[in-house]
Amino acid sequence: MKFKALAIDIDGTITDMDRRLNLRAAEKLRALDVPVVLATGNVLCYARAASKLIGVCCRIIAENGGVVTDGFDREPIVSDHIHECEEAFSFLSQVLHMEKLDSSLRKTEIVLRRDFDIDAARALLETTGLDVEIIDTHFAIHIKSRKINKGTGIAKMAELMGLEVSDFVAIGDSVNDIEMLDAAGFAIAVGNADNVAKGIADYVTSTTYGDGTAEAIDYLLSEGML
Ligand SMILES: O=C(O)COP(=O)(O)O
Ligand SMILES: [Mg+2]
Repeated sequence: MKFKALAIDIDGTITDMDRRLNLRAAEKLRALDVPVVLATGNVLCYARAASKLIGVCCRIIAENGGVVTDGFDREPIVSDHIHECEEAFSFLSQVLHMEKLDSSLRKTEIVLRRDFDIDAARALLETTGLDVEIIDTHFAIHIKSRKINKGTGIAKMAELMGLEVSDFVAIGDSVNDIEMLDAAGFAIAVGNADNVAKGIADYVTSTTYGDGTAEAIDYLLSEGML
């Protein structure tokens, strides 16, 4: 089966564990004939700059699906779930010390410094009835709406591009990629991915991080899938 687009995670999938870009993966992405969508938990301006520098500008799913844009100078579609996340943050921070990161740039969810007890925070959150979750991608801890994820993001992007979600191959590494991997027509997890991401993937690379993505692209091209 030939797919029409590729949606790919950033941290841990085209970078190493220190978030340094894998140049081989970047070159292979740039050389593809199909559109490449960057799908990330990072904020829009970060992902936009990354897509420009990689040379796959500028279809972006940012903030774990909260922000979606299909062009460099397009107004992004921004979900309005920040209020629930703020409510959760105010409740939790009465009990636990919590510090927001990059909050002036983040429009739809909250990222926290890794210096609090996540299990305690999750247990407290359960008592609120808010439709909000705390996820840890290994790169950042997010308070986010359960209604928004990279799966809803890829659905929105498919609509903007006039494609079906099943037209996409998706590649990722972590819990925040699950819904996107689940929705895509073909799902790939890089070798360093969480077991839950590997579990739903159609293909798991033998190599890790950006080398895994380079391997995945070689595989897709050799099978005539892209
Ligand atoms: O923002 C994060 O937590 C991780 O970013 P990613 O989705 O690009 O891996
Ligand atoms: Mg990742």
